[in-house]
Amino acid sequence: MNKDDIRRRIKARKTMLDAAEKNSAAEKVFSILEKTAAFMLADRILMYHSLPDELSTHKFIDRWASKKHFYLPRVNGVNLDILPYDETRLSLGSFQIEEPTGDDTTDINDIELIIVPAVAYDRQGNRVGRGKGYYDRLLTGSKATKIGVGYDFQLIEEGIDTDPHDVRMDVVITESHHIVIRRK
Ligand SMILES: Nc1nc2c(c(=O)[nH]1)N(C=O)[C@@H](CNc1ccc(C(=O)N[C@@H](CCC(=O)O)C(=O)O)cc1)CN2
Ligand SMILES: Nc1ncnc2c1ncn2[C@@H]1O[C@H](COP(=O)(O)OP(=O)(O)OP(=O)(O)O)[C@@H](O)[C@H]1O
Repeated sequence: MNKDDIRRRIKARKTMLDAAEKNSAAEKVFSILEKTAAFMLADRILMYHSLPDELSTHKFIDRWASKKHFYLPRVNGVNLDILPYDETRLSLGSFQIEEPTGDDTTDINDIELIIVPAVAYDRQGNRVGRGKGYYDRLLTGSKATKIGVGYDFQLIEEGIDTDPHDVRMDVVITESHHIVIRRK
């Protein structure tokens, strides 16, 4: 399925979610994530600070922020900078996302695990984002484990049409699916 069709379909489906469904989905997904070896073994983790239309990371970040070193992306032109998460040092950046302030940018190579947001995934680990290429560019240069999270309906069973620059996930987790992608 092509990326623009997927973006339209997922956008429509998201308008049908109520608050209880959003909460329950986030709890299920992050309770699966917490039990993965990748999460348990990682200390430096790049999270995302969720927008209202994304699987919420807020409770999960609160729960773990004192036990792991969390980082968040900050938009810098066409690229993403990576800075440590500190709940007292956030400000609204581009696209109305809360981003870290300050100048403590961190090398992406120091990150062990990346929790990736997306519009959709497929079972091969392919991913559709918001169409600006930020995560594709970031992930190209990283050896970290990449775990995509989302709602069940964000898993596209018929597959996603891919571009050469797309970077695949190692794992995809939704409420009812925990997919580990095998590399050739
Ligand atoms: N929570 C979160 N943080 C993130 C991302 C993300 O997808 N989610 N990003 C992932 O790249 C980067 C920021 N990039 C973004 C790019 C577009 C939009 C967005 O809201 N786009 C609108 C279209 C509006 C427009 O074109 O101006 C949309 O998708 O409806 C948000 C973030 C870094 N931080
Ligand atoms: N590694 C890269 N280097 C340069 N440009 C890139 C790279 N990856 C993606 N782009 C550009 O970014 C734009 C958006 O790509 P695409 O539609 O695949 O984004 P996406 O799947 O929504 O992912 P993202 O979440 O990263 O925005 C395209 O024009 C593409 O050429």
